[in-house]
Amino acid sequence: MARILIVEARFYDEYNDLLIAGARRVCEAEGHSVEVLTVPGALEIPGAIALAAESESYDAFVAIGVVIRGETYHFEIVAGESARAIMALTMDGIAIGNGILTVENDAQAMVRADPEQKDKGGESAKAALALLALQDRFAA
Ligand SMILES: Nc1c(NC[C@H](O)[C@H](O)[C@H](O)CO)[nH]c(=O)[nH]c1=O
Ligand SMILES: CC(=O)[C@@H](O)COP(=O)(O)O
Repeated sequence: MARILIVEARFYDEYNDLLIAGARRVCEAEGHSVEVLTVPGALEIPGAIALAAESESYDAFVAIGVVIRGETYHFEIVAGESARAIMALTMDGIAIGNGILTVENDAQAMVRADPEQKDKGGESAKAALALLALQDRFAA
């Protein structure tokens, strides 16, 4: 059994609930434990994962959030920098699946958050578990 930490940026409750449900479904179907940690926004997710990873209390992480484009350049910063920082953590050997939606509008968010549609929460959990399996394979 692996210990999975979902780190969510709770900007949009409805979408996050769906994304987390999808991620939980995947992890619990394989018998893994799941905890959820909430941070203010997507830009805080990488730092929270880094801190949690240092505690050595978790085996893999799923980043969950929704970034919807507004009027300013801030979308590019939040979307791009959260993804870049998460990628940097994975390159340091931390198993992370990135389930942060970066979309243009609510309709796009719903389709991707819904576990019965594109299920990006479940897909990001699968990615985290895949990296964890690689850790086990290469550590052996
Ligand atoms: N606009 C969205 C944000 N913005 C907040 C930032 O992520 C960050 O919390 C703030 O800049 C303070 O450091 N976050 C989201 O997750 N989604 C958004 O749509
Ligand atoms: C993704 C964002 O930062 C967005 O929610 C903020 O909207 P705005 O660019 O109109 O301030």
